[in-house]
Amino acid sequence: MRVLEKAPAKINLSLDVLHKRSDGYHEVNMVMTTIDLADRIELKLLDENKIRIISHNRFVPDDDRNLAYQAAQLLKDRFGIQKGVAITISKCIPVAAGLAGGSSDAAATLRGLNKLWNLDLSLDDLAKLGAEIGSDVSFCVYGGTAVATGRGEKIELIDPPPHCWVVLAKPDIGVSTAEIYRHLKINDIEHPDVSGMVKAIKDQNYQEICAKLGNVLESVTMKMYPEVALIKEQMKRFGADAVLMSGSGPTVYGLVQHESRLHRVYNGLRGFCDQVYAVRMLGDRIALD
Ligand SMILES: C[C@](O)(CO)[C@H](O)COP(=O)(O)OP(=O)(O)OC[C@H]1O[C@@H](n2ccc(N)nc2=O)[C@H](O)[C@@H]1O
Ligand SMILES: Nc1ncnc2c1ncn2[C@@H]1O[C@H](COP(=O)(O)OP(=O)(O)OP(=O)(O)O)[C@@H](O)[C@H]1O
Repeated sequence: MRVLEKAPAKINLSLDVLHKRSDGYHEVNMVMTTIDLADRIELKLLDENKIRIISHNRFVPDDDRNLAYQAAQLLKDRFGIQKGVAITISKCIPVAAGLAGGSSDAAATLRGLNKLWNLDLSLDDLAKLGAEIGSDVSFCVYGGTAVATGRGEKIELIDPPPHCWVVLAKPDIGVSTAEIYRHLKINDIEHPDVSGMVKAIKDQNYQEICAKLGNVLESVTMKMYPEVALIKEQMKRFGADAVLMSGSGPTVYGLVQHESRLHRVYNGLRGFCDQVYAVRMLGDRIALD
């Protein structure tokens, strides 16, 4: 028996940090949404009681460092499962990019094993388990569009934003999320208008969504990696409606409403950057079928 799951990437439309917590994490207030750029996860029952990761991407670990492995191990431990699984990850989301690729693989593994091992857990149960793996995993369990608080694991699902295109450009560097949070100066933060973003989405007001894009980690990553600022400038110059770095970076995305302009932005960026994608905003939550 086998189960296939799609693992979509996320972008942060708004990312604010409120304070540093005593457990070392940062209290965040963010709006996230899934986009139509996804890894594919295939889960197959194994005869032996083992977790095997198969991936042909050299940046993706094939052992217990893999977040999909950790998701399977967590379910095995928590529910005393004596079965094995082969997890094949077909990677399309760039690695260490600020797009939650590993987190989404873990979330898809939780959803898929729930079916393969007949666990009968709800998305809420899976999201709670996901938080034990990483801060972005809970959101990725639901997908769609959400306000995330706490360290990112408290999820309030909201309506999707209006349809538009998202052009993504990833400079040829990987960024450590922990390092970016470490360099954030809490007292120097210019807070984005997160509730304004939520209202703009509720009103389906595309112009206002563009106006409210903001990410407090952007200036931190840009200072360390000037190529991020360069790509942002180029994306604006080629005509994206609004441009922001996602998560801790280094991927920069631009929102584009009209398809006629999409090609100019996409082709323009291709001259600067190897990894450029043009996808649709997804925004709708994932169903447990
Ligand atoms: C930047 C974002 O991607 C925005 O969506 C997330 O905040 C990061 O989510 P993530 O990659 O799933 O993060 P985790 O794997 O939980 O944590 C990685 C490291 O980032 C830092 N971290 C993460 C989340 C958070 N709210 N505060 C933090 O300070 C911690 O040093 C942590 O050790
Ligand atoms: N399934 C996976 N896919 C990709 N990377 C993984 C996976 N599992 C573990 N990793 C490790 O996690 C690191 C971060 O990769 P990932 O692509 O998840 O980062 P990210 O997109 O910046 O995440 P986030 O936006 O949640 O901070 C990689 O360098 C890799 O070693």
